Order: sequence, then C-alpha cells, then structure tokens
Amino acid sequence: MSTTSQAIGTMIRDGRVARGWSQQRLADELGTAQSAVHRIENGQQNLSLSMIDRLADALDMPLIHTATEGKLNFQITGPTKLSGDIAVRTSKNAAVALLCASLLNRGTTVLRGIARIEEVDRICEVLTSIGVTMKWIGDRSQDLEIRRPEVLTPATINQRAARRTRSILMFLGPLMHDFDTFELPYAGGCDLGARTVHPHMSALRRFGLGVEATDGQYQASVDKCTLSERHITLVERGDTVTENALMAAARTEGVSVLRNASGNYMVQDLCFFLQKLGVRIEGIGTTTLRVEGVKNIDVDVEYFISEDPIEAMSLLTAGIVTNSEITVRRCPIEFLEVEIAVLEEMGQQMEMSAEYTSNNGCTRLVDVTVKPSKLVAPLDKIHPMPFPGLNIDNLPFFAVICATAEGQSVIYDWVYDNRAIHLKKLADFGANVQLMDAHRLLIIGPTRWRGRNIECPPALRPAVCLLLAAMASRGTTNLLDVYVINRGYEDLPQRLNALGANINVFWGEPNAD
Ligand SMILES: CC(=O)N[C@H]1[C@@H](OP(=O)(O)OP(=O)(O)OC[C@H]2O[C@@H](n3ccc(=O)[nH]c3=O)[C@H](O)[C@@H]2O)O[C@H](CO)[C@@H](O)[C@@H]1O
Ligand SMILES: C=C(OP(=O)(O)O)C(=O)O
Repeated sequence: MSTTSQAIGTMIRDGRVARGWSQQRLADELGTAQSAVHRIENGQQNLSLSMIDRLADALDMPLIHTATEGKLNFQITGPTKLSGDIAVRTSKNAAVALLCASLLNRGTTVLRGIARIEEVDRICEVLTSIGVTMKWIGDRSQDLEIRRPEVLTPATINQRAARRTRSILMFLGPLMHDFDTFELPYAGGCDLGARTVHPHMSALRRFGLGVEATDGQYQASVDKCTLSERHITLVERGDTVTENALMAAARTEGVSVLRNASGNYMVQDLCFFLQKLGVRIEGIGTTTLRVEGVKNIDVDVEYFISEDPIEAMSLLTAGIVTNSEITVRRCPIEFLEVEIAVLEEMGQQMEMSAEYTSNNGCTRLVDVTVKPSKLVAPLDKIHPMPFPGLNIDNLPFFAVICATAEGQSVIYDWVYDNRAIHLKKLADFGANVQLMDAHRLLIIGPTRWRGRNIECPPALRPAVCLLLAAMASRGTTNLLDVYVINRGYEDLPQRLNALGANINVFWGEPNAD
C-alpha cells in the first residue's frame, strides 16, 4: 500500500478521534461499513475521489481536500515478473446497467459484489441526486442497498456526475415509466470519437418516448405505446441500446420483441436481474429477445453481478506481456472464447480449470493460467465483433500482445474512430506501431519496452494498455492522471503489486529527477 494512502488513513483516524467518534459512527456518516473505515484508516483501501469528498465533509476536514489536490498518477517500475493468482472482479458495464435498472423497482434492490470504481460512484451520485437512497453494506462494503422514493426528482440531477458517464443514457428507459416529460444531460464516457445516440432514440420511440437534443440536454416526452405487442429491430447491435430497450420493455405491458439485440455479458446480467423482478424474457444471449412487461414492479430483490470479461483479458494480458506465469481466477469464459482462440493461434501456452458457476447462478467461470511463451503475429488482422465475436473492449489488449509477438500484426478497430490513435502511444514505449489509417494499426514485434512519462489517453482500455506496457518496460514510467483507469478497475495497482508488480500511487506532479 502506498505511503500516500497510509498518510491519508492516519489523517482520517486523527480527525475521527478528535471528534470522539467510533469507526462505526464515521461509517454511518459515510453510508459504509465499519470494516471499510478500518481499512481506510490503515491505508488498505483505494480511495475514490468521491469517498475523499465524503470523508472531508463528514469530518469537516478541508485538509483532506488540500492534501489530495491535483491528479492521481501511477509510477511503474519495470521490467516486471509476475507470479501467483488473482481473481477477476465484477464488471463496470453490468454494474451501471443494473444501477439504472434499480429505478424500475419500488421494492428494495440489493446489488452484491459491485466493483468500487469511479464509474459506479458517478452513477450513485446521479441516483442520489434524484432522490434514491443508497447504502453500502456487507463485510467488504461491496454490496449496495438501493431504495427509490415514491417520486423521483430528475430536475435536481447532479449534472457534473451525469456528464462524466455514457451510462446516463440508460436513465431514459427507466424514467419514461414515471414521467410524461423530463430532461437529462448529454452523455459522456470514454473519448473514442463520435458515439451516436440515434439507435437509442430510434428504439425508444417505439415505446412512445420522443427525445429532442437541445443545448446540452435531452428533452424527453412520453406518449406511452398501448399496443399489446411490438416488434423492434435495433439499427445497431449495441449493448447500452439493448439495455435501454429492455428497461423500456420491462414495464411496458404486453410483449416486446427486440431483434438485432446484443447478447453481451452486461445485457445478460441485466436480463437475469429483470427476470428476478418478475419480467419474463426469452432468448437471453441471442440476438432476439422476447420480453413480457409488467406494469408495476415492487420486489425485494438481491442480485450478484457477474465477473468482468474485460478485466479478465486485462489481467491475462498482464501475464502475457511480462512473460510470466499467473492464474487468473473467475474468468467468464463464454465472453472470452474468441480471445482465447486467437491467443492459442499466436502460440500462447495456457491451462484452463474445469468450469464452475458465478454467484449469479448463470455465468460460467474458469481459472486460466498463462505461461511464458514465444508468441508469433497472427496470420490475419485481429478485429472485434458484437457478441459472440472478439469483444470490442478487448481489442486494445491485442495491440500490446502483438507488440510482444514476433512478426507483423494488423489490428483493425472498425468500431471506434479514435481508439487506434490512442494505441499509437505504445510507440512511446518503444513499440513499432504505425497507423495505416484511423482504424488500422500495423505492429511489428517483438518490442524492447522502455519506461517513460506519459499522460493517460482519455479512454479506459488504451490507458490500461499503457500501464501494461509500462510493467513490461525497463525503467520507470509515470502514468499521469489515471482517473480514466479508476473509472473501470478497482484497486488495480494494489492487486497487480500482490502479483509482483511495482506500482506506486501518488498525487500531483512527478518529481523532476
Ligand atoms: C456502459 C457500457 O456498457 N459501455 C460499453 C457499450 O457502450 P455502448 O453500448 O454505449 O456503445 P455504443 O453504442 O457507443 O457503440 C460503440 C460503437 O460501436 C458502433 N456499433 C455498435 C454496434 C453495431 O452493431 N454497429 C456499430 O457500428 C457504434 O456506432 C459506436 O460507434 O458497448 C461498447 C461496445 O461493446 C463498449 O465499448 C462499451 O464499454
Ligand atoms: C468504452 C468503455 O466505456 P464507456 O462506454 O463507459 O465509455 C469501456 O468500458 O471500455
């Protein structure tokens, strides 16, 4: 654990003791568990910016703000050799969808095993700002108890938090059941080039939701569809659009058939959750979903979010690029099959355990051990496809992997306009990476990685790729302003350090020397 976390922990303990509070009293003020306060005070908890804000407010200690002013950075010293095993945590993308879906339910929703990441904090801030009560519970404060009020107040929405996420779009589907008109701020998220919202509008229109985009806000008006059955073909097989349509269908009476739907992991988690709320759904994991909506949902429900295939791929990549043997436990194999097949073609040695089931009772998991291997470039270009293809968010990891392989690889990112450009930054670490055009990277390996100081690109997966390259690199890298990584990964430096990485977390500017 970094000395910064320990120093902040001591400051918090002193502040609490000075007020005569027990750890439990501070936990109650923060809406968290006593065990979490214990970890914070011992410097064993990765503190999100919003938690620091809450601590500073609860203890009335502006000093905490001052001590942590500036940007959070990672200092990585390599080259790294990893060993041991690490468990995959639950996904950002399912967590945000399920948080939005909790708005459909008038009963108490308990989401278990949520990753403590910035993106979840942003959605929690938005939900709280419109009247939802949320409490972190459970031993490790990883379970969230959520209760919505009788009447939500979208007019008081936390605009700043909302604009930092793409997922705010998924408030459209749930809120259309409560209001005739409402407003939402424009969506944010990773800067990957233009990301259309048209497919959302086109699908939701069929449920009676009209949306006009004006001056930074979506103005929504609802004229509920009264047909007993509707067939909707999505114009794109997108994940969040499928989720929005599912949330619109969940409380629209009658049958909704969604075609060209995504069967991806976060959509499956949402379907399993909606089923627990009493919504009948057929076709989960396929491109046709048949949903029988119910007018009112009032169920006390608990749901375990499933493991993140993108985090699994990130951790496997950490082992591969450092030429180490590590076991990544709890990999959701259904969503990694193409990735594993491509790695095998490239010569990656792997062992796989027998399958077991995730806590959600549905998702199939395996433990994957990667072993030091001599990789060769794949014969064909590597490109992503909607599920069940190679996951769109896993493509960037192949850029780092190909840079360690012998020969010439082509990575084809047809999905995003800007992502290949962010990956070009691997060249700063010594990789031979050329942009053939905005969507194609030519990579010639193997690479003699070398550390350097670099700003995180404004995109989550490319930023993690730079972190992984830094781990493989000789020398020191200062990776600056890592908010974007903490948006989607929980305690990543601490967890990689437990495998043998050398990553220090620090605030502000790096030392000049
Ligand atoms: C919160 C969340 O869950 N985010 C994920 C979700 O975002 P989300 O579902 O919001 O992704 P988008 O709708 O932005 O789609 C991503 C890009 O793919 C293009 N596209 C998508 C499908 C298709 O059939 N044709 C097509 O061209 C879109 O035009 C867009 O440029 O899915 C993306 C693609 O898996 C992931 O990168 C994001 O991590
Ligand atoms: C692109 C991503 O996220 P978002 O949709 O939240 O921008 C991602 O998770 O890689």
